[in-house]
Parts: sequence; structure tokens; C-alpha cells
Amino acid sequence: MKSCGVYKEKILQFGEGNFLRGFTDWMINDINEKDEYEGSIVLCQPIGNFPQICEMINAQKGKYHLAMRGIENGEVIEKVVQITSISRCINAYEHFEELMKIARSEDLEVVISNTTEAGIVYHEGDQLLDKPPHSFPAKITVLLYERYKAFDGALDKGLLFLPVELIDNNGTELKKVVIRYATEWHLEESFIQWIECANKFTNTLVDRIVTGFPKDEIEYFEEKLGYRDQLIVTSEIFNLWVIEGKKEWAEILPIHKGQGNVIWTDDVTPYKKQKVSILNGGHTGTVLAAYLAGYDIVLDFMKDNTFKKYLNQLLFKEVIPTLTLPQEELKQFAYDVCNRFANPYIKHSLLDISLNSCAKFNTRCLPTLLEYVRKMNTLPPTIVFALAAFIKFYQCEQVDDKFIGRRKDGMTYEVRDEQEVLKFFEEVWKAQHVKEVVEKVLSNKEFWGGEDLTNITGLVDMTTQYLKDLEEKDVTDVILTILN
Ligand SMILES: NC(=O)c1ccc[n+]([C@@H]2O[C@H](COP(=O)([O-])OP(=O)(O)OC[C@H]3O[C@@H](n4cnc5c(N)ncnc54)[C@H](O)[C@@H]3O)[C@@H](O)[C@H]2O)c1
Ligand SMILES: O=P(O)(O)OC[C@@H](O)[C@@H](O)[C@H](O)[C@H](O)CO
Repeated sequence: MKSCGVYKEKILQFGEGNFLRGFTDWMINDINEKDEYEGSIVLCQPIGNFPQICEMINAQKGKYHLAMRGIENGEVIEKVVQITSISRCINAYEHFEELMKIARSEDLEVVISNTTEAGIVYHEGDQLLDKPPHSFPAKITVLLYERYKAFDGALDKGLLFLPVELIDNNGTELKKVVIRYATEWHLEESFIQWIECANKFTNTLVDRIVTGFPKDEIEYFEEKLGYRDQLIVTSEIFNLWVIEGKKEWAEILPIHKGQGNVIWTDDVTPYKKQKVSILNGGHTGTVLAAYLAGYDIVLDFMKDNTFKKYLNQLLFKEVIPTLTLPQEELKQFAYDVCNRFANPYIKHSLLDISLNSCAKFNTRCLPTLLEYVRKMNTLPPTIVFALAAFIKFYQCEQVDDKFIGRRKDGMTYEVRDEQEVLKFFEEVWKAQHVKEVVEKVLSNKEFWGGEDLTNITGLVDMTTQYLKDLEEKDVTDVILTILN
């Protein structure tokens, strides 16, 4: 293996956050180490907000450690590896000319991105001559146009795009917005054809819990490493990257030849459905009730037998029967998810996961509820209880610019969601009767993809009953009544 400094910069990565550094950059580091690849990554900060991270990355010459920890076959595992796959970090605003130089580079082959769920969007007013334009897809359009001109539209100079943003069809969406900019900016038709023919946009799904900088354990790592790594990232051991694209594209970046669990497929949809319904649905279906019960992190409620049984019932009795992948595969995935939630090293904050729970309940839990009703002709009690816990968690009042909820132990917490959602819940909770609150929430079609959930037989009554129970009893006592 050569040292990273001599590898060509074949990859441009938009995003310098914890997730990419604990996932993709580790996979690329691994294939470099195994001599299956010889390439390094230039990080580009897509927004100007955190310049100090860029400086920190460059101060450490792109090097940092990843600590992967968990339980495997009953054994405690801690793997700490040094990541050397990053050559440098630039910022799209401060180093725009450098970004254009990379766009013109013969060496560049791959673009990876994680710009959060907010990144792949069209932003009105972005222009070709902005340095750079505001939105991420507009930056990509400028970059591609620069490359197109530099190589005179050569078909072998297109790029492989591997976006990991957690939205449906991330690659297709990115390409759509890029073409919209190219069209609105009146760029040549031949450029638009080049985007289509020479570039490869994949849809991908990622799965790994990356918990970032271990601020509570930094002394432990400092002693282990012999110095303070300001960029160390912690994560679980589990990892999965499913990429929808032509099999031969895998050879451009052969991460499947390393330790990373990478699947190239024709259709990412079933994997996505499995992950969103079981893992993310498992989170959203439990964390709000667990927080109301007095817990603060996932690991703590996983030590409570009542909650463990509740999660089991949710996943095995209600979610899995609604999914179409082979049942044994689904059960294994759900079993692994329960173990991942119980990972003693992962301190995943319930309030962090609670962010934007209104949209999360709609995408992660409601499809299960609807499919269960359609298939079984009856209501799934655990998911209905989770719905009641969501409504209870969102009982809040505005204090200055925050919306504050209060749990039974007197602890106050911030409910974090879109302003309109929070204002709606503050207003709704002024109703005289719990049933009225439930009716108003379930009939708000804006939350539920245009559906009025009060039309589902028995849903208002069952949710109301659980909500009343949550007002009067301990959360775990209410859960005990729904376990079978
Ligand atoms: N941490 C995890 O376990 C995990 C697992 C899977 C997916 N994800 C997803 O990855 C995303 C980032 O997570 P992270 O842990 O790296 O967070 P982070 O805060 O460390 O990094 C956020 C990154 O997103 C960029 N960004 C933020 N807003 C943007 C915008 N509007 N446009 C363009 N770029 C923007 C920032 O520059 C930064 O690179 C989240 O959306 C999360 O859902 C996280
Ligand atoms: O990151 P969010 O806020 O979209 O969701 C919280 C968790 O459900 C999520 O981060 C999972 O841990 C992750 O999706 C695992 O791959």
C-alpha cells in the first residue's frame, strides 16, 4: 500500500460530516489498504457554516480514527482504524476556483455526497455564474458544465455519482434537478445529452449508526492512541450500502472488495422498505414513548424488559407481516436491529431521533399501519399506541422561539419540528377532550400524505383510549396492556 499522499484524487465528496467519515471514507480506506484501489478523496464542504471542521481536517492532513464498537457472537469488539483516504478538505465558497480545477481534472471519476435530506432540492434564483450557486444540485451543474467544456464533451469523462442522502431515489432526483438547471440556464442541448449519456447516477441506501465524536470518552481514546485526535468518529460495526446501478460500474470504485458490506442491485426499493420500516420505524415507533417513560438514550430502554417486548411485538408481529421480502430475511434483519439498538457502546439520544417525528411517523410507521389494516382487517395495537405516544410527546407550548413539552417526572424537553407542525400541536392540545385532539391530528391530511386517518375504522377510538391511558398511567403500565 502506498501512503495516501501519492494517490491520485479520484473522488470528490460533498459533505465532511460524521456519517461519511465513519462510512464511505472508511470503505475507501479499506480497499486502498487491500491494494484493490489507488485513489484519495477530496472533501468539499457544501455549505459555509462550519469552516472550522475544514481547517481541522487539513490540520490533521486528512487523517483521523474510526472506532467501530459492538457485540459480535456474544463478544465485545472494538476496532480502531486510522483513516488515510482523505487528501484534503476545501469549501465550495472559499475555494471555488479550486473546486473548478478539480472539475477539470483527468483523475476525477466519482462524486459522493451526503447533504442531508435538505440538500437535493431546487433553489430558485441559482445562476451558472454564481461562485458557487446556493443549492447542491446547482453546484453539481456548474461542476459538470466546467468538466464538459474542459473535455469537449468526451463521453469517457463523465462521473459516477453515489449520493447517500436519505431520500427516495436520491440519484434520480439529483440528476432531475441538475437537468432542470441546465435547461433553465439555456445551456447547450449537447451538454444535457452529455449529462444523460456520459454520467452514471445511482440510487443508494446506507445503513450504519454513526455517533460521531466521543466527547465523554475522549480521555480513553487519547490514552489508547497516544494523542488527541480531534476528528475521531465512533460508530457501530454493522454497515450496509446498497447501490442501484449497472454491475460493471462497481469496478470504478470496487468497495465490494473490501470489508464494507456493499450490494450492487437492479432495484434498491425492497432494501429501502426493509430498512425504513424495521430500523427507522423501530426507532420512531419506540423512542417517543421511551422518552415519556423517563429514558434518554436507546440503550437504556433496551434494558427494560417491557420495552424490549414492545419493540419485538412491533417488529415481528406488526411490521414484518406487512412486508413482501422473504420472511426469514426480514426476521434476521429485525433480530439484528434489536441487537444494534442494544449495543452497549452506542449512546443514541432519543431527543436526537425525535427530530421531525411528524414526517418520520408518516414515512416510517404509517405505511405499516395502513398495510396491516388492509391485510388483516384489524388495527395493529402497538403502532396505534406509538401514534398515541407521538401525539402525547407533541403536547407543547411555545416559550420564546422554542416549543416545550413536559414529561411526567417534571423534565421539560424541546419538541423539534417544522414551525407549522409545532404551532398546530400547541393549538390542538387546547381542546377540551382528548378525542377532539386525536380527531384533529388524524384528520390533518397535510401530515398523512393527503389521507384522512379518521376514516380508518376504530382508529380514533383506539388512539383516544391509549392517549387517555398515557395521561393517567405510567407508560410501561399502558404498554403491558397491549403486549400479547
Ligand atoms: N449518523 C448516522 O447514524 C446516520 C446514518 C445514516 C444516515 N445519516 C444521515 O446523514 C446525514 C448527516 O449526518 P451526519 O451524522 O454526518 O451529520 P453531521 O452534522 O456530522 O454532517 C452534516 C453534513 O451535511 C451537510 N449539510 C447540512 N445541511 C446541508 C444543506 N442544506 N445542504 C448541503 N449540505 C448540508 C454539512 O455540510 C455536513 O457535511 C443526516 O441527514 C442523517 O439522516 C446519518
Ligand atoms: O438520522 P435521522 O434523524 O433521519 O433518523 C434517526 C435514526 O433513525 C437514524 O439516524 C438511524 O440510526 C440510521 O438511519 C441508521 O442507518
